[in-house]
Amino acid sequence: MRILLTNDDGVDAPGLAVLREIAHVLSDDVWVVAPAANQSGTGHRFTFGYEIELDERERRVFALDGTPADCVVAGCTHVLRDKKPDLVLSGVNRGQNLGDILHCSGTAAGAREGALQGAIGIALSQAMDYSIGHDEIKWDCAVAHGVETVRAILELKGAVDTYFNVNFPMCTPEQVSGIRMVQHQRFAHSPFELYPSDNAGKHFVTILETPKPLDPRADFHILHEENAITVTPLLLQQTNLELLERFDGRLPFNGMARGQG
Ligand SMILES: Nc1nc2c(ncn2[C@@H]2O[C@H](COP(=O)(O)O)[C@@H](O)[C@H]2O)c(=O)[nH]1
Repeated sequence: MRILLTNDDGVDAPGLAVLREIAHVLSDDVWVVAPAANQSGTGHRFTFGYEIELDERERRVFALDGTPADCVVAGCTHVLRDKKPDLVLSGVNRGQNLGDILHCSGTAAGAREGALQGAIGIALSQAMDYSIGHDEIKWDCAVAHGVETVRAILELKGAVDTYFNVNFPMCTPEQVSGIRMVQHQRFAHSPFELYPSDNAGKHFVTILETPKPLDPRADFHILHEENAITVTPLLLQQTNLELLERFDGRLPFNGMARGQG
């Protein structure tokens, strides 16, 4: 099985080293194309209109001065053009990626682009307490359970048009209660907000802390309250097919151009 690895914390990030350990248990055909610098929060952005440089750091390890989505495109259509990857793993992210926050996640975008390129795409994030900062993160659960979790997803049959978002809990590996397939937490309002900096007229975009109550069936609750590894199957097809079917794809139309009749 050919595996392409990427992330959004950057090619030198500790989480990518964890991911390489996981991938090398699964296969000996492992390649890395990862951003040269931190791209956290870039979502599925591509670097259109600017030259990007691909730098071969070591055998089968490349750094790209672009986004995670750029990296997966570079991996699938350039570095591995002779034989595209069967599996794209993105992460292991420094911090959880849950709920509607997923829309800004570069880690999720790496997996999503992998699925769009025809591979199985899996994003993996290691939960941490964001209030105490990135230096306190422990990778134990991702290290201990990463291989088993990816293998469990690879065993799923019929997961078409789908990519996966995996989060490892902050507990010890021994405390992990299981691998749970869950829905992502929808918020009543966007978790993103602008807040003023100390400099007049300047602001920051920030992520609001998680509104309560949490849906007991969703990723936030099951990861943090039940110490489970969460796996969320996400569709590439973003159309509300139920609504489309309900209205038979037709909207009222009287045929009169504006100003006529
Ligand atoms: N303060 C919080 N920050 C969060 C939370 N969930 C995610 N994040 C941040 O967003 C990025 C987006 O993901 P990435 O895959 O692009 O890195 C993530 O790394 C965190 O920095 C949260 O619940 N609270």
